[in-house]
Amino acid sequence: MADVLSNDEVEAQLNDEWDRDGDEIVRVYEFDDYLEGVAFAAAVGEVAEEEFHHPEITIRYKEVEVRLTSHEEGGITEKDLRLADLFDDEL
Ligand SMILES: C[C@H](O)[C@H](O)[C@H]1CNC2=NC(N)=NC(=O)C2=N1
Repeated sequence: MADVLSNDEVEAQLNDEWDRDGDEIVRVYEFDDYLEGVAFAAAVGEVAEEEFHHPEITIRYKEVEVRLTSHEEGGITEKDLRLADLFDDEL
């Protein structure tokens, strides 16, 4: 079971594209059209299933919001930071 990271650890490791929101990290990805965002959300879902660590994904017109937290641990862990990097590789 991964440990919940301290505020300093999250701050130090979170890549610039992501923000912290309480016990979650969040990024809003923007796209040129709706279906591009839908396809991206599906790719994120595939990675999440492979890693068995699942984000909250909100698909909006020309944007997709992805939120990550480690529910079992009750906060942000290395798993969340790792998934964020993997999702960014899908771009
Ligand atoms: C039983 C528990 O739901 C599973 O072990 C996995 C599934 N996906 C998960 N995803 C996230 N974000 N946090 C979890 O704690 C988590 N747990």
